[in-house]
Amino acid sequence: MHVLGRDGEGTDRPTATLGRFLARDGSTGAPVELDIDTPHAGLVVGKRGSGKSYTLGVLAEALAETPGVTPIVADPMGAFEGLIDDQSDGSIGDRKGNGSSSTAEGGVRVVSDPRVPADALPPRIWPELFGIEPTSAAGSLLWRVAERRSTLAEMLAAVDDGVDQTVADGGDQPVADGTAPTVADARPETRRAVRNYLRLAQSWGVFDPDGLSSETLLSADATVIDLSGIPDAPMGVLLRSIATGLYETCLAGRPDRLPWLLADEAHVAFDSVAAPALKILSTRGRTPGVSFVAATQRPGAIPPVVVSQADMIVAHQLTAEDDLAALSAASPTYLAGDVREKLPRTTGTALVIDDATESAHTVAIRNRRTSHGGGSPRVSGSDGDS
Ligand SMILES: Nc1ncnc2c1ncn2[C@@H]1O[C@H](COP(=O)(O)OP(=O)(O)OP(=O)(O)O)[C@@H](O)[C@H]1O
Repeated sequence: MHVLGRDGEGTDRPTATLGRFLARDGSTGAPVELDIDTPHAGLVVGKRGSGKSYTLGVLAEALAETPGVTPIVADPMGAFEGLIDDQSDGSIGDRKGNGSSSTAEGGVRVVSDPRVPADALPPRIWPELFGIEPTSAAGSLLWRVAERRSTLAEMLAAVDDGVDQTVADGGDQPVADGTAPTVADARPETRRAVRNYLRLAQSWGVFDPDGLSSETLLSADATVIDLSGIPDAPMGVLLRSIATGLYETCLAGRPDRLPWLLADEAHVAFDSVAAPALKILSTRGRTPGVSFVAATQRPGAIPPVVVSQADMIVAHQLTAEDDLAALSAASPTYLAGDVREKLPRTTGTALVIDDATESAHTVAIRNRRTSHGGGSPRVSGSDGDS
């Protein structure tokens, strides 16, 4: 058995079947297995329609079926709901809310309305969330309010009431010259600005004191977090909170299931407040047991350290020069020649670059067992095409 991602044999350790080796003449060979016994940092790249989400789904299916691990799929395109179709007995999905109320052990869960507690976001991140300087009057006030209040409702009330003596106790944020020491002392326009920012945050509908916890996520066989329709800023909030929560939970003690965070369209997340948390998972997540797999059509738009730290790269077809350059720059020396010439040209095939065995193979990705929700809509074949 060929297992990528581990350097020794051992048939009794869990693997995920990725597909079959693909020869130059197009014939398929032996099955290709990926190690899922130990934590990994992976990267799935490819241009639009090359099969990234499908490949991520293949991995998620295998993880969902394996005791001791649990995939948590961040799904910005709503392409992974099909995972719930045929997994387990298919009856355990929690499609209703933030998942926090579900205490069901096991099962595949789709969280269609993800929310997280406001205090999962560190106070210093609040100004960044709205693109304002933490040392500006509004940024400083926002930081202070977030530092002293744990829910969005409490933060809004503090600004609305304008009375918040506790903020005068100080915090660790930089304070601009002339910044008011309390909410009550803040200029009306500063309070108005902060109130508007907080109301915008409220309108996103992603904050809830009883929002998703890592315990809830770790109790399922698999979780799909449906992020479709959620703007980039709140999507970043959700991913940051989830990534940090999983990392900290694993640091505090090994959970029964080790989490695999699978993030589709990851270049969007890396352009949000989630970026530092995802970088930590890429670089340090394996030690406490958190695996992270980022899928992106734009490897050139994600931090180079995330590409270079990946111990497993599944590369589908790529054509944009900066994306090819990013992949080439991170390509290991054992990949003789230029990665560009080795990339497959058909959907559903990939070059798998594996650090553990220091090898690269062309692989025909296996068919999904559950339905795949990706792919572009077509006019032909629709009801209107008659
Ligand atoms: N291994 C495969 N076997 C069969 N069909 C596949 C395979 N990989 C991809 N496809 C099909 O190709 C189409 C595109 O795949 P997918 O949605 O995974 O692309 P993508 O790279 O994620 O695209 P995007 O960047 O637009 O999200 C889909 O219709 C999918 O069903």
